[in-house]
Amino acid sequence: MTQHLVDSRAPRDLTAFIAELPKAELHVHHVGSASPRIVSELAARHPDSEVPTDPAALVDYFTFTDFAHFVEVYLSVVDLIRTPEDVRLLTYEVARDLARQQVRYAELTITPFSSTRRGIDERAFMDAIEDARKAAEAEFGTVLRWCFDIPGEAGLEAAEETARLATDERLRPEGLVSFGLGGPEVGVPRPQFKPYFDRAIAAGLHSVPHAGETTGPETVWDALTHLRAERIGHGTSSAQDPKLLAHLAEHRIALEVCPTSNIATRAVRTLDEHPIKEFVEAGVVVTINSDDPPMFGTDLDNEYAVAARLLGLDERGLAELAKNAVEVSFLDAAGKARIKDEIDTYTAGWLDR
Ligand SMILES: Nc1ncnc2c1ncn2[C@@H]1O[C@H](CCC(=O)c2cccc(C(=O)O)c2)[C@@H](O)[C@H]1O
Ligand SMILES: [Zn+2]
Repeated sequence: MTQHLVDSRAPRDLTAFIAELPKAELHVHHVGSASPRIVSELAARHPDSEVPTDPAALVDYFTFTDFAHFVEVYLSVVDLIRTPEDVRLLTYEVARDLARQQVRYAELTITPFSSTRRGIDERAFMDAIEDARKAAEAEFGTVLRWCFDIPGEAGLEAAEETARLATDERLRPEGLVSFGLGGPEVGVPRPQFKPYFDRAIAAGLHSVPHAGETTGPETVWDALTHLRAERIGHGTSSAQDPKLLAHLAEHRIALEVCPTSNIATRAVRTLDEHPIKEFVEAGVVVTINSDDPPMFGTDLDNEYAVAARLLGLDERGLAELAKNAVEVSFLDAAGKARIKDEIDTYTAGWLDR
């Protein structure tokens, strides 16, 4: 896994620029953000778990043969989160890791079904994430928002539960802005989730399903048509369909691109074959994200370095990418303006040195 990080490193001066660049992260999973430090702490609380605690062993454990293997390992980490205090710790510590990378705003994808079906009380779950969100904003200055996603493979029972948790006025957390769909795509057609997305959208949530990560462009069309997607998680296979690319560009439907993830799950063979450049050339709004960073041996800074290399970007180009993410985020207009100004001021100062 660390190989991705070493091979993709941008020139040294760009790496330093990226490290301090204010950023927004739009596609990062809650459990998938558990760093070796957080995993060790959780595993110490629950010593019967099969997840290794030694960071070196974790690198091997987080080496995937394919997407199905990734989900299997992912669920073993989900099994480490058993109490509301585990949920709070994970959320708060993930925010600390984001803040270290100058992430000012993040939409964290949370799968509440995975926790409630494992017996965590739903009210206590919501309180735990909200408590961590408020503490993180006050202490680290990072604003968190939530995307609740349906784990597609878990079936319509999971869809129903996720829609209920996202739309019940008594439960719905203040930080919730969007509704998603994750997990495997093969054998999990998107149209069946339409009624659940309809309910979420009617309740004021934005639609951001994963699509075209592990199946073809028809899945992206399904996400647009049936789930009324406003952004697409990955959308990698869109590159195979010029009409789809034109549609995404025309309607400013952004792709949440996570390059290293696509290699780690074997969705794309090598970074050099990643279609990110085709997206940009077709005029599609591209955002750079990290997905499940410790599991993929990456972080958001490294994903920006990868993008700089694949797209041939300089500091200004990287600043534009960072502003894309802010622009298509679900933050309010004043919040967007503040972060974009900060990006501009930082970039101008850097180039004037
Ligand atoms: N790159 C990714 N692409 C897609 N998804 C990704 C990605 N990274 C992380 N995920 C997450 O994986 C979960 C998968 C969980 C799942 O399928 C499942 C199936 C059956 C039972 C249960 C359970 O909890 O009992 C869960 C999704 O909810 C999603 O949030
Ligand atoms: Zn994802």
